[in-house]
Amino acid sequence: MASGKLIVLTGPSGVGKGTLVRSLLVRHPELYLSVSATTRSPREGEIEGKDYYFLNKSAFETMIEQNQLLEWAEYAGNYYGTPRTKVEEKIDQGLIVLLEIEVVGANSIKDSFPDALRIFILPPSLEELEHRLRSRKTDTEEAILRRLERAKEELKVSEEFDQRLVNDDLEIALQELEGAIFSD
Ligand SMILES: Nc1ncnc2c1ncn2[C@@H]1O[C@H](COP(=O)(O)OP(=O)(O)OP(=O)(O)O)[C@@H](O)[C@H]1O
Ligand SMILES: Nc1nc2c(ncn2[C@@H]2O[C@H](COP(=O)(O)O)[C@@H](O)[C@H]2O)c(=O)[nH]1
Repeated sequence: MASGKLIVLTGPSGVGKGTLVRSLLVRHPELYLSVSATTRSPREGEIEGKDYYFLNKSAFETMIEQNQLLEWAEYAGNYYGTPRTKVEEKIDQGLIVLLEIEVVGANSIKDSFPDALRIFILPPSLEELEHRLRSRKTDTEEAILRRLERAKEELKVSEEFDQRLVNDDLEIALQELEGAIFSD
């Protein structure tokens, strides 16, 4: 049977991963985006099973214990993780599967999926990252500062990833991403 591939998009919160992925899916509806599980509370407008599977801490810990997650990490006081079954199923069906996840989990994917292509998205600057986090208006001041602190640590390890691209001009970043995903 044909075997697909796993593409991992990572980078600091607010860099534009979700924005890039949404545009990619419009242009390439054949791509499959994995839906993560999280213990974070839903934001306004977020839909269960579409944006995330929203779980309580105990349900998430059961998934960890039962090895149901391909990777997971703690981020800003909550758990986030990739349910394993669907990803493996779609790759076996020959599809290109996208994960949009934070940096620790993205790094750990190389152990379970050594062939995954791990792409780190960089902001043009820390100032622009802060501006994007603020203009999104989804997080409290405390959450924004927490995410910015974490971003400084995350940016230090960007060179450990297979590819890096700067999301400055969205269209240029999208074209670079398409090049990385559809090469070979
Ligand atoms: N190239 C760009 N130029 C200017 N603004 C951008 C660009 N890409 C994304 N943005 C804006 O930056 C904000 C953050 O983007 P987005 O929510 O996609 O980030 P993210 O990396 O997915 O964050 P998180 O990891 O928290 O989900 C949004 O308001 C989005 O519209
Ligand atoms: N390691 C994982 N990180 C994930 C996963 N799903 C999302 N994320 C990342 O968490 C942060 C915060 O997300 P937010 O929705 O609260 O803004 C962000 O960087 C996401 O990319 C996952 O399954 N595993």
